[in-house]
Amino acid sequence: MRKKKQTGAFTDSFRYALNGIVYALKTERNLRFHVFFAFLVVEVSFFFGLNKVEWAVVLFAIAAVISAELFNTAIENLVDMVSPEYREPAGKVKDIASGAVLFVVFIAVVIGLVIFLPYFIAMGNEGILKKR
Ligand SMILES: Nc1ncnc2c1ncn2[C@@H]1O[C@H](COP(=O)(O)OP(=O)(O)OP(=O)(O)O)[C@@H](O)[C@H]1O
Repeated sequence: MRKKKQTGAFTDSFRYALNGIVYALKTERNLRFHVFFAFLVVEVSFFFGLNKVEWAVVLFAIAAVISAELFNTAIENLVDMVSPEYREPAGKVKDIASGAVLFVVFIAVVIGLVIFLPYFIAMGNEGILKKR
């Protein structure tokens, strides 16, 4: 059996983790889209001046979506390694992993609506009042 590669230092573990994120970003279009959208949401959050609790909820939702995407990518790679040929159970594993991402994204969208909709409505109302 092949010996496990010695890593040791904490900085090595950190580097490997970063490599994983960079690899996933290079290969997964969906992840790139979610990261882009996350930056957009953070900008909008600064613009509206969210309170501490709102910031915490928004950042947690972003973290949940991006980590779900990373886990999904890891599972896809694992499935491709274990079952490069077409097999129904392999497909199911991938579908379930994608389903997990879809679920988290759906909840994140609901959170986004709950937090940002009142700000957008207030902004719209201010605009209407200024025009009068
Ligand atoms: N080895 C396999 N055996 C059976 N079905 C598979 C296999 N690989 C993929 N599939 C089916 O094809 C679908 C798409 O698989 P693919 O590897 O292309 O993922 P993907 O489209 O890159 O996913 P994502 O869009 O989340 O990155 C899977 O959800 C699964 O239903």
